[in-house]
Amino acid sequence: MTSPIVRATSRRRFLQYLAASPLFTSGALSAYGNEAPSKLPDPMIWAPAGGELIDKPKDAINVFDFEPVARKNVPPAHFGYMASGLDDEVTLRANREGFLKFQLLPRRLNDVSKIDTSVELFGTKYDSPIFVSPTGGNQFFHPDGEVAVAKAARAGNHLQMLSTSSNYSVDEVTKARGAPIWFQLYASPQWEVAQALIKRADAAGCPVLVVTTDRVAGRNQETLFRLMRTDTRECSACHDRSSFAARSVRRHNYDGIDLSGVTGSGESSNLSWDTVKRMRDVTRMKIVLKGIITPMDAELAVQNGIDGILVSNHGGRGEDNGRSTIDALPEIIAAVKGRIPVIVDSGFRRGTDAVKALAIGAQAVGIGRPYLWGLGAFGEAGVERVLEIVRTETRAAMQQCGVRSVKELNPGFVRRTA
Ligand SMILES: Cc1cc2nc3c(=O)[nH]c(=O)nc-3n(C[C@H](O)[C@H](O)[C@H](O)COP(=O)(O)O)c2cc1C
Ligand SMILES: O=C(O)C(=O)c1ccccc1
Repeated sequence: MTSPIVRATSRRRFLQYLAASPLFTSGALSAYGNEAPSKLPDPMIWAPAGGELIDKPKDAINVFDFEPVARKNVPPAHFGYMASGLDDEVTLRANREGFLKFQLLPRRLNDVSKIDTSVELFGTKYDSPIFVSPTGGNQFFHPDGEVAVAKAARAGNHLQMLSTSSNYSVDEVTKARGAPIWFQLYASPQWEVAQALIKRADAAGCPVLVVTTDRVAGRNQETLFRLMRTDTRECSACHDRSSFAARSVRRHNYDGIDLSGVTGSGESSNLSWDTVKRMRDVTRMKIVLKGIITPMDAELAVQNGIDGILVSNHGGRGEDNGRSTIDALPEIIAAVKGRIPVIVDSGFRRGTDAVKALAIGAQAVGIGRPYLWGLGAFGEAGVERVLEIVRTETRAAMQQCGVRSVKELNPGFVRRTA
């Protein structure tokens, strides 16, 4: 373990390094400006740097320790794809800063020597309320990609969601996880493609279809685009140039569909409540809408027979100048009134972050980038350690609050200050 003095020194050195780096001087990461972070340290400059990089997963003190190691290992454009928010990255920062508005109200003198951190979602029990949010292209970070993530999720019995844009197929990942996974759907603008993917997920035994609703336009991922300028590799092996829909269908081994004429990118601008109704008609899988961020849409989801909501702003990658998900959560919980489960992601890094959301009323909490840092840093072992850290912190935060199960958490354990 590094001493606090070494950490402080290395952090100062890293700040100096960043200030001098082309990242700052070229205006990349512009939202962070050339000044020291305000309230919360930026995730990119929180962990020790340089000589203090951890060299094995077990040395990590928190999940941020994996980020600079991933940054060192992963080619710049691939790192930029992961780290990027969009535009000024206001939503990205809001996700972390949002947690500061909520304070814990712990209760004392409850025996918490034995606690149960498990949750049940649609009849399946998971040992932890932390789930793996879907992220595309995990081989950009490690050759074992989503299979490594699945094995790590299996070790802690976490729910895993698999992206439409994964590098491994839904069958391969289900096998590695050793239990059914949830399939995230990017509904292609072509209904036949969406339908083919739904059938594929159904056949792979996925109990839940997670329909992503918050990516309907192109986006300006500035951090990605700037890091691409420093990354001159010929990258066609990682970036299959065929259409998004064709890639997705091929990846999940669906060979029963004619792909000629299938074009377009992942953004389906034509996605509507009608599309979701059509999905409802062709599958028995539960449908969870990912990207709901207002109580109005939460109410519409219930009215449209949706089975669950994943409150998300896509980790600050949907639209800029949005609010944090922890900010949106109380209104959404109030609108849903327990009629369907509500789960949440975006910006969760600490056990206390998770406990705040669980107390407000979410049934589970997803993480995205932290497990990708683990993957990029050390492959499967890195993901496993990231999940272990978040699990351990969540367990400790529950104990400190005086609760013995996730069900015992309620809004009385958290206070909104702003
Ligand atoms: C590199 C990357 C790729 C992602 N790919 C997808 C995707 O394919 N489908 C999707 O619904 N969400 C995707 N997301 C969003 C995540 O599911 C999740 O909402 C987000 O990462 C949570 O925020 P966090 O990274 O701050 O934990 C992606 C996020 C990242 C960082
Ligand atoms: O980058 C993303 O956030 C994302 O959702 C995505 C979309 C298409 C392919 C891979 C990931």
